[in-house]
Amino acid sequence: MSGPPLLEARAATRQLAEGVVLVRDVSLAIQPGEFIAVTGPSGSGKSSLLYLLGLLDRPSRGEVMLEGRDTARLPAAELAGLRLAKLGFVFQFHFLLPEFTALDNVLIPIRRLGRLHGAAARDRAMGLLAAFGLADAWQKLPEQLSGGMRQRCAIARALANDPALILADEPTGNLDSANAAGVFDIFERLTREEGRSIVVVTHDASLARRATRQIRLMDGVVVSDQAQG
Ligand SMILES: Nc1ncnc2c1ncn2[C@@H]1O[C@H](COP(=O)(O)OP(=O)(O)OP(=O)(O)O)[C@@H](O)[C@H]1O
Repeated sequence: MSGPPLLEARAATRQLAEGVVLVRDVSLAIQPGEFIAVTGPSGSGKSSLLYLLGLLDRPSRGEVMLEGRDTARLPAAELAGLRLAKLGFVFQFHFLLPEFTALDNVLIPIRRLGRLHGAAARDRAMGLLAAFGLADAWQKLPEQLSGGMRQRCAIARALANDPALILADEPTGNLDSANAAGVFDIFERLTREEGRSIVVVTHDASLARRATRQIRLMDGVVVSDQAQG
């Protein structure tokens, strides 16, 4: 018998106090290895949905389940621990810590989780940097990296704790087309070869077509959710 989905939203609605609905009645399940693009016009609720799925925000109604557990029932500290261990985030702006080297930026979440220490933690971080073409840049500060390198460093950081699911909000929004395609090459590899799941918000229709499933939002509602070849 197969287990529960990795992540599941059940009739999740996110409403602001003033009655503004950001996301309405969204139900979807994410399985391991899925590469999901979330598309839709500006203001349609893509980021809001990603925050719900990333457990950065809570639904006003409905549930978000991680590996079959209702996340609303988890104490805040446990939720933060699960996010750190199971989820990785990539945003449009890299949000690397400017005063830390590329290596330290990847090491910080590893140390925070506390499963790996000393040389093992460092080896993991260096391995991730090397996998994304940053082996020689480990001592550099974010400002000394190119835009593409910074985003690859942010992806390395997102993978620091070996997450099952990566959530990316317009990760190519600041990149030229070659670097943008490079980020999607990485996402393809992470899903196909490593079995991770990725949910990526993108405005770019040609990049969205590279995902294995596309979810389209309009006014906070899922208007289509389709597998694509
Ligand atoms: N805290 C808030 N207060 C008021 N309105 C908000 C708030 N957060 C989001 N919104 C509104 O909710 C709607 C959905 O926003 P969201 O950022 O999720 O959309 P999006 O599809 O990601 O947009 P974009 O493509 O422009 O980034 C928008 O109309 C936005 O202006």
